[in-house]
Amino acid sequence: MKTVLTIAGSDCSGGAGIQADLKTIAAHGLYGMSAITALTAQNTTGVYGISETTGEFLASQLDCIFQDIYPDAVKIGMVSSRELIHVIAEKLKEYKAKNIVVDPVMVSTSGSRLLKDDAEEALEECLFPLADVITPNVPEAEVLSGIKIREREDFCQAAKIIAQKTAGGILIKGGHQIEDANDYLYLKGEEHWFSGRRVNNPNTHGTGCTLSSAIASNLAAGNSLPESIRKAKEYLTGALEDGLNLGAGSGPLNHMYRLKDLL
Ligand SMILES: Nc1ncnc2c1ncn2[C@@H]1O[C@H](COP(=O)(O)OP(=O)(O)O)[C@@H](O)[C@H]1O
Ligand SMILES: Cc1ncc(COP(=O)(O)O)c(N)n1
Repeated sequence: MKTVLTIAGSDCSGGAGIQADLKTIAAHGLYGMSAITALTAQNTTGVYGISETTGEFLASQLDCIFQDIYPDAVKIGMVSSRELIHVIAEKLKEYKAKNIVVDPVMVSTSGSRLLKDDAEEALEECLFPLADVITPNVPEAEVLSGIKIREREDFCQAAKIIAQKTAGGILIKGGHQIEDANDYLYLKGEEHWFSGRRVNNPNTHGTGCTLSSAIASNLAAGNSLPESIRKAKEYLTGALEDGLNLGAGSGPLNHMYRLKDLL
């Protein structure tokens, strides 16, 4: 069985972070493992607390995983501090990790900052060079490139600037656009657009986590990067279209929508 590791924060309400990743990996029929960077106290209405793990303990989790069940792909989500980013980069190099998806989580859907100021630079310097693909949303791509993204051409221009930091692909997600949900991949000088059906559902807690772990799952299964993104987007759109409505705020997706017939 193919295996996928997620290195991310825990969302106790189950909609984003580690919990969304493990549900996504399981829904793809793969074996999921997790190294937790932080506990968060959050729900659909907001993030109310963050308790980070130590660098030493994160290193220990990664040693346990890589020395026993080697992952076929690795997804990295919320890593809020410089120290933890350095630990991850060192361990990924030490164990020659492959199929690395970096989701540069900066701000939650509910508006809370999930990355300390000094960590942004470390993310770009230490993790981007190791990534097979990085998956910023539009606001994150604006921060990383320093330009505003409004028109189609802006996606390309921003990606080219971010590409100076990585040899992998740059997937700029269009979920924050008003009219459509098209995502843009810049990969080794080539452009790919992935057109998405915009779903009229305000419950989008965890869409970014779900997409990146679905991409990692598809890479682990042996798909090319563009094919992995196409399949991941199809999975995500279905989970959103299912119309689950939990909690008082922006609710989670239904990861098990393809299994409904079993019940
Ligand atoms: N309302 C929506 N309808 C369809 N797809 C969406 C919608 N909102 C987000 N997406 C898709 O979800 C994925 C994650 O995008 P986005 O929400 O922009 O990321 P993040 O959670 O990091 O902010 C992308 O593939 C995006 O196109
Ligand atoms: C632990 C954790 N990781 C990531 C996110 C971002 O997810 P989203 O932007 O979909 O709220 C989150 N809210 N919590």
